[in-house]
Amino acid sequence: MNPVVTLDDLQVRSLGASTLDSPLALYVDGRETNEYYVGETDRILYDDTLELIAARGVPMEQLPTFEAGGPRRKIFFEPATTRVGVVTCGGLCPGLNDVIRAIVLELHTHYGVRDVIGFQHGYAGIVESNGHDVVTLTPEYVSRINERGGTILGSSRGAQDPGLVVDRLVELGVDILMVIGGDGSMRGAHNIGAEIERRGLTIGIVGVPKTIDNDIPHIGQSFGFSTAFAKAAESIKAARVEVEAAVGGVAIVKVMGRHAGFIACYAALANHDADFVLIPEVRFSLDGDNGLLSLLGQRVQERGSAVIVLAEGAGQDLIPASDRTDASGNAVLGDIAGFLRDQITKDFANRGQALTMRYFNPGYAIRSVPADASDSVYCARLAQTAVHAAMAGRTDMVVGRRRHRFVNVPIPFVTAGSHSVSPDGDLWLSVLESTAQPFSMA
Ligand SMILES: Nc1ncnc2c1ncn2[C@@H]1O[C@H](COP(=O)(O)OP(=O)(O)OP(=O)(O)O)[C@@H](O)[C@H]1O
Ligand SMILES: O=P(O)(O)OC[C@H]1O[C@](O)(CO)[C@@H](O)[C@@H]1O
Repeated sequence: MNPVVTLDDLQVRSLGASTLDSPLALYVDGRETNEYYVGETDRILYDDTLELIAARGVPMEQLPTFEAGGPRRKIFFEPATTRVGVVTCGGLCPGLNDVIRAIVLELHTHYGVRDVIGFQHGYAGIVESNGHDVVTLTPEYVSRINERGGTILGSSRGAQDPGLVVDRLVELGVDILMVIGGDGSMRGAHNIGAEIERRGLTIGIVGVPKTIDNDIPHIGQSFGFSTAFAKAAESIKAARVEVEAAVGGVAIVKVMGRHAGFIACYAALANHDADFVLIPEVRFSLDGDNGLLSLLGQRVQERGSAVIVLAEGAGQDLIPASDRTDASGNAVLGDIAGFLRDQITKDFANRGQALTMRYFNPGYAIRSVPADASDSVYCARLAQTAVHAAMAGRTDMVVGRRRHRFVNVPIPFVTAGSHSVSPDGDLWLSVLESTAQPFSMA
């Protein structure tokens, strides 16, 4: 297997040849190298799952291969004259401010880029007619923002015309747009990139993927997820305390997770206080011997109490589908927690079993906290990787960490599918299989 691959193999778009000397030496895996496109690639990273992959008949050539993240010996943008814009879009997530801070500091300290601006309230803030001022991001301005949750730039959902976004980037002289957002934001970034290409402009678009749901494929664990599930575990612990003090105590702890139950699963595993974990990936029924109601009744009878951890997207097939969408077109989920509370209350009453119902909905409290120490470091490293890629002229890509390696991933890979909990524990294959026709972007 040849670890050296070309940019074409990696499918990372570049704005043009990098010709300027970088202020940083190029190191890949700790050794200096002259190769631009050195591949410690995902083909290599998949080595230890090769047998499994072969068993499923996935040819090696079809496995994704990504460019190693890191500084390049030659860069595309002249630091002294480069203007960088930063925007945060979608729902909050621990670590957004860490990423903003590290982008500014990396640009300033290692590349000498002095001109960094922030757009307020997502893509809406780029389009001038929405009336949001831009913010000048200096090292002083961002120095302690990591201590606060949320994003100092604000965020938003809702469609913006890519043509108007590009008009404003041109008007402001932005050379690189760094987008911190989820899958929707990355679809938006790809469209903006396409409009830039159509006009023949050299504006780079580089993303740092964000989601507390941890459901973006090919990037490894998303930043803030670890902080989020640790915070969720606190609510589960509180629920345990409440139900144990009550007669017939049952608690439902609802956590976020539209399509993926990672927060629910990891928070439940963190300290074993949960009796039932309901996630979108696993269907469950209410009735019958193996239905939730019967099992819950038995559990409370045997142990005196029970805690249910509920991902918001679980059990949607049990309730009428909502036809509502949010401003970005994401489906608004039905109220599974309210439905379960009603059903459990009725069922316990029918059987004459004592019940004290407690309901915890910590969703916003979980995602609005600052990143913990481990996530903070991760955010900083992702941001640095994104800056290296952007200064080298890469575009239409996001950064990720696959099995301890930082990589540059073309946006279409992360928007083509989603990453979800594999109930069989077959994580690698679930990532592969969830990606819709996948590994060639031709
Ligand atoms: N399919 C799409 N094409 C273009 N732009 C999109 C698309 N989907 C979403 N966007 C834009 O990206 C921004 C954020 O999208 P969205 O609200 O879906 O959040 P997200 O980035 O997916 O984050 P979260 O994980 O919190 O939902 C919005 O301004 C939205 O209009
Ligand atoms: O209330 P908001 O801001 O629309 O966000 C809610 C959604 O955002 C997420 O946190 C991320 O997609 C989901 O888990 C959740 O459903």
